[in-house]
Amino acid sequence: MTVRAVPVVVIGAGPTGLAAATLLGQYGIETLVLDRWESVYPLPRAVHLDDEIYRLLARLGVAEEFAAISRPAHGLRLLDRELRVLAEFRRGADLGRHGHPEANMFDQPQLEELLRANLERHPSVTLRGNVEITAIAQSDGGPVRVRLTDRTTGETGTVTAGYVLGCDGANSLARETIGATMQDLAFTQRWLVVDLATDADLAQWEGVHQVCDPVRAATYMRIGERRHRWEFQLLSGEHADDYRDMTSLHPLVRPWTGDLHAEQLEIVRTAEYTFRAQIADHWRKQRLFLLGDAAHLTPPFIGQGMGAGLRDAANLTWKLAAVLDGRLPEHVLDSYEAERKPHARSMITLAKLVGTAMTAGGDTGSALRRLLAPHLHRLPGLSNRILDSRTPALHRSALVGRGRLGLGLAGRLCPNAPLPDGRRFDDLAAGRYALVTSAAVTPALRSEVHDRGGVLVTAPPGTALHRWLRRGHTAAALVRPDGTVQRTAPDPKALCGLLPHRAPAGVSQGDLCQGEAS
Ligand SMILES: O=C(O)/C=C/c1cccc(O)c1
Repeated sequence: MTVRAVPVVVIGAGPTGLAAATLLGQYGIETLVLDRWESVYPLPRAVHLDDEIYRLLARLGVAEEFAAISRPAHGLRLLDRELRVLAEFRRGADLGRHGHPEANMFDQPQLEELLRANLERHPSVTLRGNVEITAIAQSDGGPVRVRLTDRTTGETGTVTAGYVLGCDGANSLARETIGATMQDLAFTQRWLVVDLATDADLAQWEGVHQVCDPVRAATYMRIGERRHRWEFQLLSGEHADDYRDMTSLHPLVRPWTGDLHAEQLEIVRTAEYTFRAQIADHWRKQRLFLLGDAAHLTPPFIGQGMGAGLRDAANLTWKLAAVLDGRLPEHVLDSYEAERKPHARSMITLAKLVGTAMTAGGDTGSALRRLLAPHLHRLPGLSNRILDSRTPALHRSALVGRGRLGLGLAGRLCPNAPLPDGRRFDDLAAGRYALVTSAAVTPALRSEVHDRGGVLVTAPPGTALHRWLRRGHTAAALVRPDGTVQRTAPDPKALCGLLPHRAPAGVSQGDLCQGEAS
């Protein structure tokens, strides 16, 4: 097998790997994606993404296609075992802070199909399926060598890569290679996941139903025109095999399917999952990075598993592109783990909290839930994520700076706000650095931002961005290509110098992957 050397190899063509490869393709970085399967893995898995992730899908170029295969959901309800509402957290279907509905249901294989089709628009990216990665090796400072075997012909070969992104899932070889271990965050539960299809109208509230029941907690949500997802906590001694047909499943789903006969319900998939909370102790060694399930695993109770991997991809790829182009120094790549790990950990903690609220405490727990549910919005973390659907700010790093008054807007996403000309912020920023300011702008500042490959976004009074800056007690914000605020300042001129320079002549991605292919 003859294989060439490439600047970046992405291992794994799930949503994380496909997102990473698409973003690298948008920067024109030559990228090889390697996957075990020839085509999309057909079984349903993730079913929900939020408006931050929808915004990222728009950046990938698939917002319209995603709208056609998804349905906005109304939010999250905590219910007691009689399905009485204990608490409700509404999500807007209108275009909020990020310009998209706040909760969206979909079928993962359909999303992967459209991400794969979209990848073909990027000539610098090649996707190669049906290959088994057998070894990954890196010597100090040198390129990474990826050994692979064609699963059909048995032919073997080696790819030499400047950087490798390990998007290779929970049983990651990339993780093993860098000697990382998963830290257990103390949550393990066995659940039955059931996907059914029906032409009948179940006439249920179209959001996520979380049944709090220490005996058998459950989740229900409609995920498509005909498709519905249930999850049931398995009792000790029970297995998915006990629920392979509609006769055994019917008693579980009847609270939602009511008078429907078993014949009106078609089983798409039943599977047993062990929900875990884990995070890798380190996410990088030299030129090899971990992303997605290779770096973190979360219970699904706030629907944030897949989104975490896409956030990883968005965080790392623009930095990698800038390093490969010589616009940023290599050490900024350490900011990937510094920023993403605490964020992933805090989302996992929140998922655990919801899971525990659903399952803990016996009858006393149920009584407590009834008492406490109306006050849940007062819990820190819950109030941000569950109530107003914001995720935490990124921690301080080489690329998230602290201003005089603390972090302020830094580390938060700039809203994808409407602009006076009818476009939105992301249309204008388009994957570049943006300097957003409500202060007066000189032609010299404008041309310096432009010369450095960035875009200047003015925020006149009365606009959403003006209000956002004012709430953040600042007049200027430097927004990174992934939409995160790097730093704020009262004077935009103070931020301009932080924009990376264009690549100096002679420095190119090729310099980082000199090595022979075999
Ligand atoms: O908080 C939300 O809007 C959605 C939560 C969610 C989504 C999917 C699956 C879940 O168990 C929860």
